[in-house]
Amino acid sequence: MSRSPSLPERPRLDLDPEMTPEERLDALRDHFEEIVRVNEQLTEQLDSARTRQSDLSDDVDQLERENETLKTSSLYIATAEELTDDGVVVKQHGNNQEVLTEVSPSIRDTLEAGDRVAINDSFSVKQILEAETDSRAQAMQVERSPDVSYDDIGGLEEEMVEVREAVEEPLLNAQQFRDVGIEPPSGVLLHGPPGTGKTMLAKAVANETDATFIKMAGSELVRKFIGEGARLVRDLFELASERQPAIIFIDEIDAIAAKRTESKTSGDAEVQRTMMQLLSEMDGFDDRGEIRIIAATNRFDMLDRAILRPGRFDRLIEVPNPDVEGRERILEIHTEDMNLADDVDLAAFAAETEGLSGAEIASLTTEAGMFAIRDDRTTVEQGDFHDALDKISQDEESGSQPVAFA
Ligand SMILES: Nc1ncnc2c1ncn2[C@@H]1O[C@H](COP(=O)(O)OP(=O)(O)OP(=O)(O)O)[C@@H](O)[C@H]1O
Repeated sequence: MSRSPSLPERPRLDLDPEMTPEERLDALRDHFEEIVRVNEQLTEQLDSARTRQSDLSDDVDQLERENETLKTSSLYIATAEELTDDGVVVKQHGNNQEVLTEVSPSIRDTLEAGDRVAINDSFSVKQILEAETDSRAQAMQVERSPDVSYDDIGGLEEEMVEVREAVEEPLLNAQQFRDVGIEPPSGVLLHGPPGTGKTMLAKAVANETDATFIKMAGSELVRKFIGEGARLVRDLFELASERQPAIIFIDEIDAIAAKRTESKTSGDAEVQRTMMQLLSEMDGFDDRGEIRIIAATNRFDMLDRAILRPGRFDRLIEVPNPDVEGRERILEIHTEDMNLADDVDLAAFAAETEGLSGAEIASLTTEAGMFAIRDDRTTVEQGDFHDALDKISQDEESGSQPVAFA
């Protein structure tokens, strides 16, 4: 580090009592000039110290940001293979790369060979992970026969018929398919804008077939569990097999099944491995019994066509934003438990909500209720719905989030 220049000496005034008045005056003049010079020098130093201080505080800000990013950035999963005097040998999951790395004494004290650990970009061990089941539990949401029924879904009549035919029938009437001698579709892909009821459809089928609903989000798989994606996909199918009848719901499948890009970053390789595992699980799927797969995406255009081949996601069902009847039905469903004033005309209001998704309509009804509460009323009036619509449009314009879904 460069040392800052030392401060100039404070000028001293030495007046000899023997001096003549002229000599004293000269000495005082010299002293004054010296003080002015030192003052200029100090001002200059102060200016450059201020510039330096501002540069340094920029550096601090930058470092703080980097530190924040490092703290929040993804960690990679690895196994501690061997503890040596020189460090720890870790083997990264996914690519099986082995490296000798350092570990802080506090972690080293509790670390044992065989432990699963999280490592950062420079392979340094950041934490020891809990038992194997941890990431499995975190990555998957398991519900025994979820409590969503077809009646809770508004406006997707045709889509519902298709989903039921492709998923429900093979689960409930497997024998019929065998008798006719055809393979039921392996997987169904629901695609359409966000918040249109894709998850609801999958849950309702699981409910109707009394199946376990196992949900996994594609984005989480590759973002949160780097190095674990392929293993988690394997686990997912294994779990479904243990809990059959089961419906595997893979949300945001585009995160693991996007078109291949030219870039060869480790992240891409991880995504590739996860997708290959998914494809191989689906290909070996025939004799797995009562398991069906439903995937969903808002980005159909991004999907790698490999997953749409026969025997994989070969039933594509578009789930669009609701039309006016659909919107009316969704309004009815979400206001069922609300205390509506006599002036409320849901059909007329549905006509005013063109372009809104089911999720947006659901949040609109909650927002209308909030307006009634703010006004100290227990009944919700038509005006509240209009106010809610205005608010939601304004929120959208300003980019803020709508209220929580009902
Ligand atoms: N068709 C619908 N009928 C009734 N409610 C709906 C409908 N679509 C959406 N909703 C409401 O919006 C919420 C979110 O819907 P859901 O999670 O099924 O959408 P999604 O299509 O899976 O969304 P994303 O693509 O963002 O995951 C539901 O819990 C429900 O309250």
